[in-house]
Amino acid sequence: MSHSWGYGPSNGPDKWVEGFPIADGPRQSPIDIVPGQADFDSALQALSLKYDAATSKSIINNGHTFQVDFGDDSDSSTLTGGPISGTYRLRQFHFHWGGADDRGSEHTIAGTKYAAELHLVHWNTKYPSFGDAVSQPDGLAVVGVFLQIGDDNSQLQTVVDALDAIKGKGQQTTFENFDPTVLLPGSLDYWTYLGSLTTPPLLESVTWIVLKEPISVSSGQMTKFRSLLFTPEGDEPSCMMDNYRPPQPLKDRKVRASFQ
Ligand SMILES: O=C(O)Cc1ccc(OCc2ccccc2)cc1
Ligand SMILES: [Zn+2]
Repeated sequence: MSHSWGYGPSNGPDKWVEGFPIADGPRQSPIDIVPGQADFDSALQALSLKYDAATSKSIINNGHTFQVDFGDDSDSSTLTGGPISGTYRLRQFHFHWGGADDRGSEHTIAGTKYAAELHLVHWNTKYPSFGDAVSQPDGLAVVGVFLQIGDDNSQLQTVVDALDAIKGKGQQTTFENFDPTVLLPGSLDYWTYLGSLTTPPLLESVTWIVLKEPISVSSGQMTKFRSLLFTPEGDEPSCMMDNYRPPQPLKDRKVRASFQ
């Protein structure tokens, strides 16, 4: 792809296959999750998410989303249990959202779209680094959390308040002492399946763990997400919204449920 990928008519999800042929691969993400077709697996363990607020470092606008990066040189913030074996370290979290409250999530539930989706990205410590893990079939585990329009989410407000400082692509600022546990819903019931990054390079290295229970976000908070720019300050401004990939073919995969 001569120009860089994005979410517009000329460089969006339908065009990614030109630069990244794996876009048509056997285990692409996201998918539409149909609860009635998911298999309850009693062998699935409970998720164990243990995060240390001291590992949060910075928040950045990378031109595709905004992302909070974590220090990952020790096992301070980890994911264990669930469908995975071993220990995965938290690397970053980011969101995908729509241009209106009726769309924005990447995974859908029997066709239902949520307003946004949070991705908590973890990498398998059997590999030396995130960069090594990202190309391995068991390299990453991403916890997906749906955001449903409702009351203001006071826990999310800390993140929302930081967005003014990173309006343009490439801007970042410190973002310390944040424990992402506060962004999790009450229930950790989940669906799980083998998939991929949902952005280029679309590597098929992700064990997806999608929580059944959404968290709330208000319409006003979503408006602030949409005030970010895909473009650097000074360029013709393009508001950051609809930065989601639509569901991809399930192909030869089963979705398992941790709950009945
Ligand atoms: O959460 C998702 O959308 C999946 C996802 C997970 C990790 C990710 O990292 C970006 C990245 C990929 C390869 C190399 C460097 C950075 C990009 C997407
Ligand atoms: Zn994502």
